[in-house]
Amino acid sequence: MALNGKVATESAPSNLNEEMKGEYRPPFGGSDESKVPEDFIWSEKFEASELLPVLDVPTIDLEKFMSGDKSYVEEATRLVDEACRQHGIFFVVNHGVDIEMMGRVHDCMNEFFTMPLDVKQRAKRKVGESYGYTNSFFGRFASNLPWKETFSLRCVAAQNSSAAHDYVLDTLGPSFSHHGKAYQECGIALNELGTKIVELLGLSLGISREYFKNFFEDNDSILRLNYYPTCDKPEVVLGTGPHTDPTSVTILHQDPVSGLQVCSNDQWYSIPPNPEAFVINIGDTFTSLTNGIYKGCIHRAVVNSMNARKSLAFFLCPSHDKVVRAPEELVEKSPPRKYPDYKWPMLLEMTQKRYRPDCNTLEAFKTWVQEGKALDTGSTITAPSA
Ligand SMILES: C=C1C[C@]23C[C@H]1CC[C@H]2[C@]1(C)CCC[C@@](C)(C(=O)O)[C@H]1[C@@H]3C(=O)O
Ligand SMILES: O=C(O)CCC(=O)C(=O)O
Ligand SMILES: [Fe+2]
Repeated sequence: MALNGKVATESAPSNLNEEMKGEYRPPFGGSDESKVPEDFIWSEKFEASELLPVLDVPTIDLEKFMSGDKSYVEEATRLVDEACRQHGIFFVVNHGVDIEMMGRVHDCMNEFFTMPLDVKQRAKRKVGESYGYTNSFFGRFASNLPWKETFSLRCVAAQNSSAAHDYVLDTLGPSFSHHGKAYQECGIALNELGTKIVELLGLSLGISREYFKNFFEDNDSILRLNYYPTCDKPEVVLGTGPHTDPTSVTILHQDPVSGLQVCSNDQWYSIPPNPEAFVINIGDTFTSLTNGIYKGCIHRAVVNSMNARKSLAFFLCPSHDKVVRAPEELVEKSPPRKYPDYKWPMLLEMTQKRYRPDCNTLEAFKTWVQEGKALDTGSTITAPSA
């Protein structure tokens, strides 16, 4: 199975006229609803089946873990360690996030994504930026377009930051204030959950509980709302192609419609939805923080012909001035040092402007840095040292 191919160019597709760029096209409003436009069709090597074996993923009871029960802490850290070395994904339950609040967020998502295009476009994400609304990315990628719409918001750790709410008000207007409040509340809750997750990860790696808690204390994260419309030919498209998240740790909430799939040992598996649980994925930045000990989770999302699907991802990201560098203890466990030191905006910039995130983003980033390309941007970067 080919997983590592770079799947699209970064330039705008040449077969689109200016009017089409940024517009929503069939089956999202065109005349022939049953015909999938060519630039949404993924080649056979990416063939997406809905019927796959279910991956055996550990479920961690966070309340029990936080209570400090010694034998449970040992069991939870062992399970997480095993999962993150193997495929980079696990579930958490009893996580302290109010599920009714998540329900309100999903209601807002339903309301938002079913609004007319011109309303959603008020929050249009500009090429090269990380926040706002976008559909299909056809101003950004030339082929293998994702069958989805997304709305991304900035979530900074400071409790009093109202970045998400302010953004919704500024772009969509006061009639969306309840959306802004719901997304803001959700971002704060997922930030708190993120703190518990990185404590768990610190312990499972055999370093202190505080190490990553301190590192991500002032995180500058992204809350992303994903909406996957139905498709008459779901087997030829992908909601999201195979990739690892370039971010550090992803907290994902799925609605009851299935679609998430994960690759482990070159084999694709499904991850059934459980709205009571959160899915935790390791991303590239956490892989570099562990010197490669924890694997970035290779995943994708398929769509179906019956039900539109929603998911919500909180991408935990370091603050923009933090240097991403694995601690010596972890380098000693798995020498030599494998990644250059960098700041998150460098990797973000590469994925927004120069490289489409796929299963190979971190290696591409390493090469990009080693070739000195990253130096053009003015950010600090240093070569890896053993
Ligand atoms: C910083 C980010 C870029 C993406 C959103 C967040 C974290 C995950 C990235 C993404 C989801 C990886 C798959 C491809 C992508 C283009 C997408 O399908 O949305 C990526 C996001 C993006 O670049 O907008
Ligand atoms: O929708 C999903 O289940 C996965 C979404 C995803 O991978 C992403 O937003 O990065
Ligand atoms: Fe992802």
